[in-house]
Amino acid sequence: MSPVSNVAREYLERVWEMAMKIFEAISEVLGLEKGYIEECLGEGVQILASNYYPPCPEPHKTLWLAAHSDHGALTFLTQNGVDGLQIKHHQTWYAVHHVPGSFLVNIGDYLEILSNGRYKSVEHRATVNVQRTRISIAVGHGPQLSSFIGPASPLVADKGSAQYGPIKYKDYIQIQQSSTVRGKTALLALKAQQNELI
Ligand SMILES: O=C(O)CCC(=O)C(=O)O
Ligand SMILES: [Fe+2]
Repeated sequence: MSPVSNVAREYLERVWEMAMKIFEAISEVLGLEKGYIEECLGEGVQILASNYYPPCPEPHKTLWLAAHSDHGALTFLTQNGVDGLQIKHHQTWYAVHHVPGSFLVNIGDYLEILSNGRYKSVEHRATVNVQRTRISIAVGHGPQLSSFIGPASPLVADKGSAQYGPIKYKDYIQIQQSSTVRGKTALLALKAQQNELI
C-alpha cells in the first residue's frame, strides 16, 4: 500500500471518530441514547468527494457547483483557504468564509430524516474564483447502503407523525444524485410521499 493511501486511510479514520463524537452529542440533544445514531449507522459508509475549481475569468458564465444538500448525516469539509462555499438560509445565499485549521460541518439529509425534521439539512453550492484555484474535500457519513432509513422510532410518537417515509439508503442516494434534482427536492419528495400516506 502506498504512503498516500495510508494517509488517506488515517484521515478518514480520524474524521470518522470526530463524526461519532458529534453524533453522540446530537443523539443526546434529541433525547436519544448516546450511541443511538452510531448504532443506526452500523458499519456505515464514508463517501469522499474531492472538488477542484480552476480559476475562471468569467464566473458568471459558469455553472459553479449547483445547489444541493448532502445525502449523509454529516459532511466534513476541508478546503485550501480559497473561499467559494455558499449556504442558503431563509431563501438568501450567504458566503461562508474559511477559518484556517478548521473543518466546516454540514448537516445532510439523513440527519434531517433520522431526527424527523428537527435538524435541517443545509442547502449549499460553490462558486469559482477569478484568480485562484479552489480545492475542497468533502467526507460524508451515512448508514450502510442496504439499510432502510427513516425517522428514529423514539421521535415518532405514533406512526402518523413520521415526516419521511422509509427508503433504502442506496435508493435515496440514487434519486438524490440524479441530474434532475436541484436543491433539496429529493428530500421534499420523500416528505410529500409520506404526507400522501398519512
Ligand atoms: O466545494 C465546496 O465547498 C462544497 C463541496 C460540496 O458541497 C460537496 O462536495 O458536496
Ligand atoms: Fe455538498
